[in-house]
Amino acid sequence: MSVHFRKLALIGIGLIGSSIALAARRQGLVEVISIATRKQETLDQARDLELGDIYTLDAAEAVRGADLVILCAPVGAYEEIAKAIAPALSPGAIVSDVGSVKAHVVKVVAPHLPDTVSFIPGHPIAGTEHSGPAAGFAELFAGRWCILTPQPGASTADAEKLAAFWEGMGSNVEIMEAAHHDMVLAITSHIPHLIAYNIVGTADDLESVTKSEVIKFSAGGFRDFTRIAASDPVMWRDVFLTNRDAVLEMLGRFLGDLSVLQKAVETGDGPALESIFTRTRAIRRSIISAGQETAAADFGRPHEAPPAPAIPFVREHGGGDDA
Ligand SMILES: NC(=O)c1ccc[n+]([C@@H]2O[C@H](COP(=O)([O-])OP(=O)(O)OC[C@H]3O[C@@H](n4cnc5c(N)ncnc54)[C@H](O)[C@@H]3O)[C@@H](O)[C@H]2O)c1
Ligand SMILES: O=C(O)C(=O)C[C@]1(C(=O)O)C=C[C@@H](O)C=C1
Repeated sequence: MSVHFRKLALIGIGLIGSSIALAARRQGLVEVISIATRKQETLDQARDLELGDIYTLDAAEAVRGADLVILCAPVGAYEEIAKAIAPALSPGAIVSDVGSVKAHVVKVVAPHLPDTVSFIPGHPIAGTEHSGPAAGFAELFAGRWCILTPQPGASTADAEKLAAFWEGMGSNVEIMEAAHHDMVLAITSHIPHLIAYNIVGTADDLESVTKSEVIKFSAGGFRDFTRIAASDPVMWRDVFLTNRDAVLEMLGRFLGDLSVLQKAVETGDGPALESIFTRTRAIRRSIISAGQETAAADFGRPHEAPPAPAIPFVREHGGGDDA
């Protein structure tokens, strides 16, 4: 399906917003890109990077006349943004987002939207630990999943059009219920981030191991944790505040399994340890053979099996400065 939007409005222009701007422009999916953000400094940065055509601090002004609006701010800001843009939305527009949680987004955004628009929340399962407008790159979504959660009132044609937009940027699209999305992402993304934040904090607190030893010897597994633990604090604060139930459910299971491992270590139960590690190795191998491991996730490091992107993207750089 060929897809073309007349005016794309991006509310928030950090890693994800700027990557959409670059990818949509490069793939010819939009005519005009209007960008709204909260701070003048970020807006100026976006203008210097030539990410769009219209720049404003007024989200309502940005969405006026837009046929596609994508919220790209931390989810904690969504309700305020939804209230601000609602009166200015054009009838027939598609309103979407990229937030890492979905049920909360539906709960705080849907009540404010007029029923003349199609509300189709989304979530690209792609990112890095960098943030801000300079961190974006056009290839971020290539070969990665984007989950869409169309809401009642959104037409099938609009859902297909939004899916084609993401496919145009190289993504594979899956439709899902918002609550199910939150369960899946709690275990595949939110808990791993919580673990990374925790282990790096624990290492930093150790008295018997010096900070320089932590830095010096963190070439392997710990280094991977430090990358994840460098992710944006505001974005992740909002994820844990807004996906509380699913995170607590998965955290309970995780802690139960961790205590099984603790017991096996305590009792020197070799067969139990080996059996668990054999099972997890097989999972890693099946992820690799399914082509889920991408260059974006392993930024700048060799990786085993890069998937063939849906479109021939070339990765050019490894993310800008955090903003
Ligand atoms: N970083 C990732 O790996 C990743 C991946 C997928 C989805 N997401 C989701 O994408 C969204 C954006 O994340 P990001 O990584 O691009 O963050 P980011 O920090 O790089 O950018 C967020 C942007 O939102 C702006 N902003 C904040 N409050 C605002 C407001 N009230 N009005 C307008 N703009 C506002 C900020 O100024 C900034 O430009 C989040 O909801 C996050 O959950 C992030
Ligand atoms: O690769 C990373 O840096 C990410 O953390 C990306 C990641 C993830 O957990 O996979 C982070 C948050 C998102 O909502 C989607 C993707």
